[in-house]
Amino acid sequence: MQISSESYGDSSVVVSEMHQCEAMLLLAKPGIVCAETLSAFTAMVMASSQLHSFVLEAYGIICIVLAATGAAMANSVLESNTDRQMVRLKRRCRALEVVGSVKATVIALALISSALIIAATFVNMLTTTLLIAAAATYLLLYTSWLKKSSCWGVAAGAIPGALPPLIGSAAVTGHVSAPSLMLAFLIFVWQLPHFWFLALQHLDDYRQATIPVLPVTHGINLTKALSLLCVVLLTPISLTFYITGYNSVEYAVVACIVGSAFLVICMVDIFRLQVQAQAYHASIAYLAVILVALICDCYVG
Ligand code: HEM
Ligand SMILES: CC(C)=CCC/C(C)=C/CC/C(C)=C/COP(=O)(O)OP(=O)(O)O
Repeated sequence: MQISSESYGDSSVVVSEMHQCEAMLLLAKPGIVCAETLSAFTAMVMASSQLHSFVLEAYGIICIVLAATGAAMANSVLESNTDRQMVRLKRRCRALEVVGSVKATVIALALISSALIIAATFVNMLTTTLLIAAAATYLLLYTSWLKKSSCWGVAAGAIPGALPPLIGSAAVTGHVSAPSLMLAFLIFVWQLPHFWFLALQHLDDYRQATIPVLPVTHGINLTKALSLLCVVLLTPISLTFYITGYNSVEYAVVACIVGSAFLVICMVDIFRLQVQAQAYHASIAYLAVILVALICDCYVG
């Protein structure tokens, strides 16, 4: 970086800064952070639609974004050795070289600490505790231990993935609401096929990095069968919001349509010899539609 700025003058400084920003963004996994934030926001809207909670909502969102970004960056540092062996993660490894492990670690810790300080000072202790639980289960239980030692590590990764709705609810109400628990359960189940579709697609990568994902340890057919089972379960789970009276029949219709569409796409993709990207992309689209439907239903209903 320094060489380029000395050799090419001021304009190259801008270029190197751009590289740093892009690299930081890659390490921070913005797609996952956005989805996590949307799931927390959905729970906030469902827990309390009163205007006076706007400030707590804002603090809650800030805490989730900071903690999830910090956790993602820390994960990128902790996993650099295995990431280096995966074709899918070439750009992330390059990003870590550009930023540097020490700087990335300092930024990650600063982001997580800021989230905890803001939560403890301006929100409440339940939110702070849940944020600590999310960061600890992601970085210690999943990243540093179970991801590399068991194919069921995905269930450990699904814990921090499912916690943001609880964090959102805790931030605006001070407690964990029933709809936030239902949403956390929906996301927990959703994550399994979401990850297995990706693992099926990048099987050679995971084998090369010796990460024991389900299709590597128990075969492709069992993975496909369990993924399909989870996708089938998603529609009844998503309907619990309607059955328990939290959401309208219009929401229930949307949940049935999007659940059926997801299932059809998965079946088409799964019965191919080699799973392609459709089921994985459909998983992201499915969750996005369900979350937006829940939010719209709360505002309209
Ligand atoms: C067990 C838990 C989970 C695992 C193992 C997992 C794994 C992954 C992986 C490996 C990717 C690919 C990232 C990349 O290509 O850089 C991904 C992408 C994604 N995941 Fe997950 N995920 C999990 C949970 C979640 C949760 C809880 C959410 C949201 C609430 C989520 C939302 C997304 C989104 C939106 C993307 C696309 C990101 C992008 O393309 O930038 N994931 N996930
Ligand atoms: C509020 C807070 C601290 C939330 C943390 C939640 C969080 C970032 C959850 C991510 C879930 C997850 C296991 C993602 C990717 O897996 P991976 O790391 O195995 O993906 P990779 O193969 O791309 O590294």
